[in-house]
Amino acid sequence: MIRAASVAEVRAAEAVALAQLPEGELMQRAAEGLAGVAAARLAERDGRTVVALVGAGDNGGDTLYAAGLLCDAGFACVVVLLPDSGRDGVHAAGLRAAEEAGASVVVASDDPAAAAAAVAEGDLVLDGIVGIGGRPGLRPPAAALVDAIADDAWVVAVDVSSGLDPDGLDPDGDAVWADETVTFGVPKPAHLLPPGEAATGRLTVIDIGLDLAAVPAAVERLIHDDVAALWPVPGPGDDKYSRGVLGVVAGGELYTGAAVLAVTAAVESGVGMVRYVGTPTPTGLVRHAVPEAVVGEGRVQAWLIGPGLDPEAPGDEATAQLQVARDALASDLPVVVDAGGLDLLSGPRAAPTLLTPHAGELAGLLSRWGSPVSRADVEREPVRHARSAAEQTGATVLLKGSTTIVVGPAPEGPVRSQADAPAWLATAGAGDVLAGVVGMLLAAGLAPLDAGSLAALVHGVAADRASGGGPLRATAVAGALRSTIRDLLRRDPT
Ligand SMILES: NC(=O)C1=CN([C@@H]2O[C@H](COP(=O)(O)OP(=O)(O)OC[C@H]3O[C@@H](n4cnc5c(N)ncnc54)[C@H](OP(=O)(O)O)[C@@H]3O)[C@@H](O)[C@H]2O)[C@@H](O)CC1
Ligand SMILES: Nc1ncnc2c1ncn2[C@@H]1O[C@H](COP(=O)(O)OP(=O)(O)O)[C@@H](O)[C@H]1O
Repeated sequence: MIRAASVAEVRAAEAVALAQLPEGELMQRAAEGLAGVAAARLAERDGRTVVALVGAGDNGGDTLYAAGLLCDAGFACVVVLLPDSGRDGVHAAGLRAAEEAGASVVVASDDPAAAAAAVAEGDLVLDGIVGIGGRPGLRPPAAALVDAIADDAWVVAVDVSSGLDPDGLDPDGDAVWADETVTFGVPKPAHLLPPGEAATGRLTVIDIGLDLAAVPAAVERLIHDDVAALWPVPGPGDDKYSRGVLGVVAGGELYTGAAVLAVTAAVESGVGMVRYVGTPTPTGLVRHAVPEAVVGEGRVQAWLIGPGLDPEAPGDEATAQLQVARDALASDLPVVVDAGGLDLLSGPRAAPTLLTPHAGELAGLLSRWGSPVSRADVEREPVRHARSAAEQTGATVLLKGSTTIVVGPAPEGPVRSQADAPAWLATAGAGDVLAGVVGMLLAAGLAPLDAGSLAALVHGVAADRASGGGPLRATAVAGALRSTIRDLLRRDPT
């Protein structure tokens, strides 16, 4: 698992290390790690010229020392100082080290045009404008210099792309768009959350000796090696019931395919049994497409309600189906609530509950529960709105998107963030497949946070494999689940 720590936690760990180590040691370690990565990228790209954009804080200090080390290694280095106060505004010892090693220095406020021209020459640009002390957004002089970076330069953000909120919550303002971020000690939330993740590029973590063992994660991301540890693998004593029976209330006379996709995904991902409850047309389709599914009510370990379900559907059969969904919500069993099922949720449940909305559905849910927001609001601040829904409903919320976010109802709990899928997965029915996988995991006994994030990971990897870089249909994602899970389970994490 990748874990990101909040700025406050990193500062606290840094304070402990600073008290124990000789002065300047942490910064030296950071600069050496940074310079090592930069030198490797320059070698890979046959680059010669390094431009270091340097701000007023310690982030600029790291960058100045790294520039000095890169000069020592034989690269041509230009240091561009951003503070209005020029030389006096930056880390003095770092500047001395860079100059002694042979870096040339340009003070941006003295000659903005010369500074921009120098920036344009960099094969590799170090963004040392601000790090974890930065406020969101780039000030105009910094933005002008960032604009001057050549399109083919390799941009390395030092610790965090300047302009991002390091804690990943405030989406406002422009940021440096890095090809790579070299961060110190531990990832920061901005690296794993939208919109910061896209501006982070490849993430490289440098160990600078901070003691982070007891630091709680603000953001977590499951990786491929976590699947074997979490996935419910049957043992010799298992039977189909002990593995978990999933009740699926999905589909209707309007949206028939959702039922087939959700049931198929549950079966393909290894459920013990599915009991499907639907109206006549989707029932016929499920019988045909998934002969393994058992039609009708019975004892289950968890419910999935909602894919393709129309809460306003007329007729006795639809009314009976909706009643099963309502009974599931009123039960003490774990429930995954997706799509149309979200409209049926009228109050908090005591049993484990996982809501799986996309941004539009989350906006609708929050608005119905008394916090009117738009889809655009949710897309702008996904974590904030997912947390708000989790707090209000007492459920775990999985918010679908290019990065899928999963949060539990406790406000201090970590955010799980998964970004495993290609954009080809943005296709009708893909959410129904995800719902089937999540349901299977809940029926097998996983807690909602693990079930949601593990399903998002496996769904994303299956989509990637089924796509192979080209178009994708949801049926193909469901079809890729079995081999994806098999291969992930075969990985040896040691
Ligand atoms: N933590 C660790 O373990 C270690 C940390 N280390 C390093 O220290 C870094 C943190 O250094 P830091 O605390 O000095 O803050 P930093 O990021 O340089 O920014 C503060 C300065 O930026 C300015 N400023 C703010 N916003 C701005 C904006 N939008 N646009 C422009 N300017 C802006 C602000 O000036 P002000 O606006 O307040 O006048 C202030 O001067 C960290 O990221 C890592 O690289 C390593 O050395 C070793 C281990
Ligand atoms: N740009 C994207 N990149 C990767 N995955 C995406 C992107 N957009 C959506 N997805 C994923 O595709 C699925 C779409 O689900 P959803 O919108 O519920 O579709 P449907 O309701 O038609 O089944 C979700 O798993 C979501 O995380």
